[in-house]
Amino acid sequence: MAEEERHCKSKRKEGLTKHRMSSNPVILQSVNLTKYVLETSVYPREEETLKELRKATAGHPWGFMGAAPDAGQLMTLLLKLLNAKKTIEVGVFTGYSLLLTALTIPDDGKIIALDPDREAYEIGLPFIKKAGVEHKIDFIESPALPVLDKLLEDPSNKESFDFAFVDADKDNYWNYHERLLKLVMASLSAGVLIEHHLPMLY
Ligand SMILES: C[S@@+](CC[C@H](N)C(=O)[O-])C[C@H]1O[C@@H](n2cnc3c(N)ncnc32)[C@H](O)[C@@H]1O
Repeated sequence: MAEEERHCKSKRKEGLTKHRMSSNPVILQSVNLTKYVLETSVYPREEETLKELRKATAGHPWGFMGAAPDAGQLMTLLLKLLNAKKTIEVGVFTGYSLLLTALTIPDDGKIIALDPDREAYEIGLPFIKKAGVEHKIDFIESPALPVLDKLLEDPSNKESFDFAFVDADKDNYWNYHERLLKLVMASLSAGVLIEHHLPMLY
């Protein structure tokens, strides 16, 4: 199957998964309760450029793929607890999780961000620039696997990342898992690997 075709197939699958997620709340089993939590706790804490990026993404035909702000705030908490400085993200889309990571890590922190879809990244880029965090981001327009393999060829990259976030094509999660485990620090207190929506595989 051609790479582009595979990419589209993965996007359609992503869409179905997210649609199921949004119509079937998993943790809070009530739409009204979810709305209440978002309005009283999550949105008031959401940084302004993140809010703007989320609203710009809502107009995109695949806008539902954007990371949810409540999940984002949990991720911010983990990044802070770890004092994460060097991170890697697989699956950027318009960059909600990327921007929140860039806002959270220190000024000299670095994020390697991998996605074959530059067009979507460019929707979020003005908000990344407005937030003044573009210098922390190395966006690589590519499917993630070859880049992860390339990173692993250099021994200095092994166990050098504090944090990895995967939110991409589910068929490759095991491949990402194997490689990222080698790139993220071995100690549980030093490194975290998060695989978004992993349970939806089963
Ligand atoms: C659910 S979206 C990511 C959402 C994003 N984390 C956010 O905060 O809005 C999934 C992304 O995975 C990307 N993707 C699909 N196949 C990929 C691959 N092989 N390598 C890297 N990214 C891929 C898609 O282009 C899409 O942008």
